Amino acid sequence: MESGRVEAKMEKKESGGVSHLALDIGGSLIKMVYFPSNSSRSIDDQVNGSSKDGLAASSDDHHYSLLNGRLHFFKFETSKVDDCIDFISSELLQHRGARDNEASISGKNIIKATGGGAFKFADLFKERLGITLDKVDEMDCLVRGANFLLKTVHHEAFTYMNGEKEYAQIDHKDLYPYLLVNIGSGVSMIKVESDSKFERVSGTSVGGGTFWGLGKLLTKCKSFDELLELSHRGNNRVIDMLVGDIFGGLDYSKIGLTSTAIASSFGKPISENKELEDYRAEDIARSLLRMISNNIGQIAYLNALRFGLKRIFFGGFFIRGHSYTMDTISVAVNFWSKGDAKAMFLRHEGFLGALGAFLSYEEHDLADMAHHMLQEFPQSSYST
Ligand SMILES: Nc1ncnc2c1ncn2[C@@H]1O[C@H](COP(=O)(O)OP(=O)(O)O)[C@@H](O)[C@H]1O
Ligand SMILES: CC(C)(COP(=O)(O)O)[C@@H](O)C(=O)NCCC(=O)O
Repeated sequence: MESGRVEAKMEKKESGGVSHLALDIGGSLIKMVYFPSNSSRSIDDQVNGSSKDGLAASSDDHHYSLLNGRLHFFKFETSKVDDCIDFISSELLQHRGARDNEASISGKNIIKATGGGAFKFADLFKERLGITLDKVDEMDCLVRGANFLLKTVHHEAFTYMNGEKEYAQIDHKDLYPYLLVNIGSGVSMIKVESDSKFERVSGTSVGGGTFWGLGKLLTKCKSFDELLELSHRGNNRVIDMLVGDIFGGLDYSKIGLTSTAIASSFGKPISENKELEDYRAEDIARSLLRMISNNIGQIAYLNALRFGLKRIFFGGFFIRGHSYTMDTISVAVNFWSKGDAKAMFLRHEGFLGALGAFLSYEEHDLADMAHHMLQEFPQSSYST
């Protein structure tokens, strides 16, 4: 019996295990947030610093973690869902019943899960781990995660312009309304009006999956990080058709376009007798990143304008704290709004949904616990 396999693993080790675990299984990545049950110290001990070395990064590039019993954040590629299941099985499902709150996972074998994969992989989790995925709506989770972070984590949101990061002071009483733009595989835009009132007002299929998918085909990169790294070194002007290319080096000042503005993304090759191989992968990656970031920034602004929203928060793993991505989005919002609207980014960008699912466990102390942990270690998802 499959669940027997889980029991065997649970009994394998004397320590370890997990009390609350939540998953966000998206089109590209599985995000996991959990609280390990192997810390015997109280939350106060942890927060008040009995272990200041607790913030630690794993050398494994697909996870970030806060060690010593604090909130752990991991990610896996969705195409490697078996790795995620193996990880839960071998690392987390241990030590049955030592503490009451372990019932959430090891007793009842139910975990909160959001994202399309909570539906797609429900049978697989049941079959391989004996675990039932308790599905929580993706938009609910994104909003819950974002509201929680913006209200409780000091320096969660920041602006980014010309390489300068500036932390935003968010007045809790003045948080709403705002536009939440989650750039995952695709993009969702959600107008958030209060803790419980929100509406998904728009979206676009040209998102992080488009960047990674097209980038993989055009540059033969083997990983997302490699593609981002390439884009660092590229020059988009080799690929994009600029206003100056069309106007013989001149600005089109009557409509506010400088000669260096992009007139047509990826437009340059149409007038050059070159093959794909004649272009540098770096330049292609740069143009692609710019095209997609700029487009999302523009659509986000138009939606903010539609509803009179001044603040736009961008989340999702597409961003990856990458300076060029954030700069491009900020410039787009600034340009189209004539400086009226602001793009802001979140330190826990990719974990909004997973955190929202984690917070949907109906235990009051869970939000407090997460609050303390993230207050003390807000850098958690940026430690690698
Ligand atoms: N290690 C990675 N592997 C694949 N995609 C990544 C990685 N890091 C960042 N990304 C980007 O993040 C996007 C997924 O973001 P995410 O918020 O996790 O969305 P989803 O819920 O759709 O998986 C990918 O489409 C890609 O653009
Ligand atoms: C369908 C989705 C909500 C799934 O979320 P994801 O896995 O991309 O994070 C998202 O991909 C999306 O909003 N796509 C854009 C679809 C559209 O509005 O055209």
